[in-house]
Amino acid sequence: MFRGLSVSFSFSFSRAPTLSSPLFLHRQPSAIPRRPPVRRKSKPFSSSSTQVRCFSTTPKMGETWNPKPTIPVIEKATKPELFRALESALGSSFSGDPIAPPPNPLIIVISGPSGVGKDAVIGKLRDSRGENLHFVVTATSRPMRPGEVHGKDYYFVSKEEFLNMKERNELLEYALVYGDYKGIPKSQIREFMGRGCDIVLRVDIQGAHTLRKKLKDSAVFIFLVAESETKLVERLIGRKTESKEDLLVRIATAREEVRHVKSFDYVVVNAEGKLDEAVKLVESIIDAEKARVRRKCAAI
Ligand SMILES: Nc1ncnc2c1ncn2[C@@H]1O[C@H](COP(=O)(O)OP(=O)(O)OP(=O)(O)O)[C@@H](O)[C@H]1O
Repeated sequence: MFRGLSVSFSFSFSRAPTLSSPLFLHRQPSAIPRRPPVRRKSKPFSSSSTQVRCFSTTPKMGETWNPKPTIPVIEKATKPELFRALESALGSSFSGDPIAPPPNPLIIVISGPSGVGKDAVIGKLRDSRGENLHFVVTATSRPMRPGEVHGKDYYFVSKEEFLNMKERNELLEYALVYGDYKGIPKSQIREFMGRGCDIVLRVDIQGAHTLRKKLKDSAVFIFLVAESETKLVERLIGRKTESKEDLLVRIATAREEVRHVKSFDYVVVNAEGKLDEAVKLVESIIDAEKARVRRKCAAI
């Protein structure tokens, strides 16, 4: 596309004009190029940095005469003039469309031993990411703990109700954890991914294994750990929600679970008193994963 005012035409000479040459400074009002002048013997092209060679070659016998527009002198031209001249030189106008397509919604699987701080991390993530991130509320047959809210922390259902959901194939994954069922309802994932939200799934190690088999690399798997076994035990004791028998089972299980860290994509240390740092790291992982060029779209 040619825009006469901003583009001038010039042709190959045996001697190239300098930036101060009238050819560069003069804008021809018409888009009709003039014939090049007759070749004369003159000095060879100088390599001086003040000289710019940006001409089409003169046509040879039988060739179509197709002169290329030159770019106006940068110091003298206005931004729009330069813009249009560049468009003309490239033969098409610039597009204002986004260069990168919007990222697909991401599924983030957060797992780790009991008491490591999964709920604490996810709670803060939800605060910082707002509606862009949907935490899938797990259905569970375990009794509600003090302070927990039905529909916010878990969907508390009876064992019978849970098994019906499983029969109807409504769960992406389910497991029997410490005598209670926990499962992820598929409908929530579909609904919120459809709205463009990222999805957070909170599962135990067993659940993470099942999800890895189903989702493969279409989801990001993050493993949370405490800085040491001692700190994990202190945290579990401090929560005061488990009986001594429960504590024993959870701690013994945690010992076994940390061995599975290798099957995750990332490990994040949630150190004592450093919850915010752990959340920040999880956020960085999400940001980086959303900027990935290639990722399979999760099929739920
Ligand atoms: N970085 C931290 N520093 C100190 N205390 C923490 C930290 N992170 C979490 N906690 C506390 O540790 C306890 C266990 O955390 P949380 O309930 O989030 O663990 P969880 O991994 O979700 O456990 P479970 O799988 O058994 O439900 C809670 O009392 C929580 O407030």
